[in-house]
Amino acid sequence: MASLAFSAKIGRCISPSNAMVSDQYESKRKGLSFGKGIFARKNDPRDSLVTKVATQAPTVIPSLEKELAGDRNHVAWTSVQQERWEGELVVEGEIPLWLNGTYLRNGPGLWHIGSYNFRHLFDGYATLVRLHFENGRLIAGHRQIESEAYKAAKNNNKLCYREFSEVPKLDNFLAYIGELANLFSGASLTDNANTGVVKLGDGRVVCLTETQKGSIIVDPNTLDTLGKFEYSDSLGGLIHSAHPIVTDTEFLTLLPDLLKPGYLVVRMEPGSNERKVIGRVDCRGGPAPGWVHSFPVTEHYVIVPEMPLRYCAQNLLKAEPTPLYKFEWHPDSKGFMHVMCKASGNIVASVEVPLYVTFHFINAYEEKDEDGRVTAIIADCCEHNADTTILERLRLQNLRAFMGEDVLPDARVGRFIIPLDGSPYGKLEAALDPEEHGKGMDMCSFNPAYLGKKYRYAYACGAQRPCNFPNTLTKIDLFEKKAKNWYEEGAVPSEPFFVARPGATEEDDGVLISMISEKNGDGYALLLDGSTFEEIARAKFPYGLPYGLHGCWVPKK
Ligand SMILES: CC(=O)/C=C/C=C(C)/C=C/C1=C(C)CCCC1(C)C
Ligand SMILES: CC(/C=C/C=O)=C\C=C\C=O
Ligand SMILES: [Fe+2]
Repeated sequence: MASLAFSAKIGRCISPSNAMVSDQYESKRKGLSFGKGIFARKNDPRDSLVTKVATQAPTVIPSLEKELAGDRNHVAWTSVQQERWEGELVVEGEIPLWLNGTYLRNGPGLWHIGSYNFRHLFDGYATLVRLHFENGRLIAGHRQIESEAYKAAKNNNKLCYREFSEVPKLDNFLAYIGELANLFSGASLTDNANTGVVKLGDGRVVCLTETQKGSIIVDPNTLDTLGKFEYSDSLGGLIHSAHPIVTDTEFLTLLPDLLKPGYLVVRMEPGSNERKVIGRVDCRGGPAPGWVHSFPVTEHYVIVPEMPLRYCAQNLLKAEPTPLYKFEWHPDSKGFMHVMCKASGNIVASVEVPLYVTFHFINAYEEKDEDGRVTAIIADCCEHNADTTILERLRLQNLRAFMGEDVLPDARVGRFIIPLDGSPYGKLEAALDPEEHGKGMDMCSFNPAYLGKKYRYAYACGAQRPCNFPNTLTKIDLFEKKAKNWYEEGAVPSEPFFVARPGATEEDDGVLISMISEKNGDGYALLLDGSTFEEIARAKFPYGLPYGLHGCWVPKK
């Protein structure tokens, strides 16, 4: 990490390499909304304002539009301006009356401590946004998750835990030795649950990140942080997949083993905090397991990806971020896909596949012959053409510096075909021509009733170029190999989340929910029809929304 200089006057830490960006940001923030950045300084009389909840008309928070109009810092990459807000939104169009429940979206919405700006999109403190739909009305709100990492940063006005790319500054060599011990015990790792949010089969709602300690239970109605989700087993390890597969009957996840490279495949039942091991996959290549941000399942199998972008123990120890952060690209180690039987834990296939880079698997299913025998596994993902550049593109300075150049690396729907006949190789190909979705592809969803089953439609963010980040919503028809795209100039849409209409029989009968950060600094919630992919409603927030990652649906009881 860049060496930090502490300003004696206001007790903030600033990084010389970020100083210019910080200054720009501070001046942007002045006069906006409540006129301060969160953590700006202690004993500021305006501090009391940040925890006020507005339940009246949504105009209570001034919008950022004037200040940011024409500015190159898009509100999507600007920290949320207050800890919490709640209010009813005015709806344009019509919310279907069957849509009753709450959509929650989590993401890293606060990227600074005082005047110190974080580097990477994934570093930000978690902001949970809520859209509560009831009888055609929409109550919205957001709240910061009270992780230990966030509270410590607020109390000490400095970074206290290791985030995705940020590492706390240490005062001396002794502190460095202590820090090494803290790293091995996990004490210095963040619990900033900023990646996603899931509803367990027992109704508990848990925010997650890649560290196991960053599993935090929240109240879906008040967005209160209720406490840590403590895993009661003794499986240990410090990290897990950020995207468990969660259904009403189970919670499946992968625990990478950095010491003896491999993965534990584990399962947890609703009502329990105890994960039980289904089986173990040993890595076939490289010095460490591949990064498993997500993984897919079919009806009977868990698919364990072994990506050539691997965790790197040395990089974990470094104070300065390396080009690939806590990871390393090992093309020589090759890429693999392993298939484990969910019932027995046996590995039924382990194949070498072409090199690949993905954060997000979409879905997977079992391909059968005429006699109903499973011949292959099909697993789809948002694939970045085996190019790790996307991680660098997600640095905040790159996201904020968009000047109209077309710098978003190409991506596609990568389709793995994994034979189950003992062949040593699997295939990876584009499921459709990537031009259909502007060669941008990430942040995906599908109808959850089709989890693990042959499915036709995937929804994701695509690209209308030139752009530096996915800027469209796209509906992919995997049978016809066509896409329908939604685009609005300057908009940064978050992951389109599919909610099925109760009683639906068609796979695409439902709506997509997304939240849009606009070029003029505003933001709105958007509903698209799942079938036509046309807008059916939008509702403007009284303030611009920062970008967010993944969401979940909590149906009305
Ligand atoms: C927001 C997102 O998609 C990913 C967040 C990833 C995080 C916070 C990763 C954190 C990690 C550490 C703090 C140390 C151990 C490695 C690793 C899991 C990458
Ligand atoms: C936002 C993102 C990639 C966008 C690129 O096209 C990845 C997010 C990963 C974590 O959830
Ligand atoms: Fe993710």
